[in-house]
Amino acid sequence: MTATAQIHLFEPNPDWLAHTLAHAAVDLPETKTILSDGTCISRKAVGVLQLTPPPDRANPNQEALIVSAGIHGNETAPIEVLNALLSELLNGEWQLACPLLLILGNPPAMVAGERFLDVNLNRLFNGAHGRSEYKGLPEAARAQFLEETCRQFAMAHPHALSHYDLHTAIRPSQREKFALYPFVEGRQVPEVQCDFLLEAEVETLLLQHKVGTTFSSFSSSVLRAESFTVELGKVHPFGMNDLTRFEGVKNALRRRFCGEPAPATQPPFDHLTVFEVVYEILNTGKNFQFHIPDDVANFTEYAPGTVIWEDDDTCYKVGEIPEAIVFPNRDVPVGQRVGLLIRPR
Ligand SMILES: O=C(O)CCC(=O)N[C@@H](CCC(=O)O)C(=O)O
Ligand SMILES: [Zn+2]
Repeated sequence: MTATAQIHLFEPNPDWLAHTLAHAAVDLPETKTILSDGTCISRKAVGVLQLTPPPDRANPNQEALIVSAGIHGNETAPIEVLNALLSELLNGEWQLACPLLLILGNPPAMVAGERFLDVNLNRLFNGAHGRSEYKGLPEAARAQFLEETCRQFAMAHPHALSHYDLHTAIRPSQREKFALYPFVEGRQVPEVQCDFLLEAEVETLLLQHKVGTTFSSFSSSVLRAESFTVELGKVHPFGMNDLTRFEGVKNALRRRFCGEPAPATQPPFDHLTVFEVVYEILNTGKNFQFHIPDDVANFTEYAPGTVIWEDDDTCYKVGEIPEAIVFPNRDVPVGQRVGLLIRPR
């Protein structure tokens, strides 16, 4: 069964990742294949697969899932994890219980080993791809396509929808794995999602303070999904990842794909530490100076009074309570995020 499916979908490449890299710049028509157990796999575009279990199969968790990786092309470990999970399914190692959309976000950037080519794909969602400055850019077209594909998936599957957008970070981190929960007015993180993060060995959660233009902000605001950006470690090139560090998320995702019940939380992953974003540092372009060193780790804390950034008009100092930095990156265009300042909740 499985060899036929593999050949039909990814021919002449050995697997989904190889196919995606080999066809990164190509527009392929939608193609479908049915596994011998009745699961339908539709390749909606290069790097985008919609998987539908046969209609008579139970979906015990009554859910639909979107799982994305490679929104940043150089964040390879989560891409390798999704590719390995799909290969297991195609090899008949387990059966799919729930509708699933698997996405490798930016194939041309994956080939180049870069975060992005023209513009950061993860700043183009929630309609930002339509701004005039992004007109004609392939990343804008990809964001629009991904939004539309997710919208159709959400409409076709009126189950509880979750979206996990998997990333790895540029800097080292005092907390290796952490998730960001996009801001939606009045929303609280469901307990079942906290337990899933712990199951995936993600022990830290950051609550965003405003709606953004990330993929997870789009899926939570527009599709009303329970969405998370999940940071799983540090950026490394393909083949250079220690995949043993990603077993937690791999096992947890496989459990959801199979429709198995959630296990009880277990030490040492039994406690989620929650932070909230208190301030988003933007490159103002007005002689903007960022006073955090380039090599500082995520979650490094700064004492009250520390000057974090300044420009012609503003000098931002940490207030009375210490603040920690996440995603420091001075190398971003004017108007974009240079870092997040956070505090424990
Ligand atoms: O390490 C970094 O500086 C960036 C890692 C990364 O790509 N993070 C995401 C977070 C998205 C979110 O805020 O939900 C990003 O910057 O796009
Ligand atoms: Zn990323």
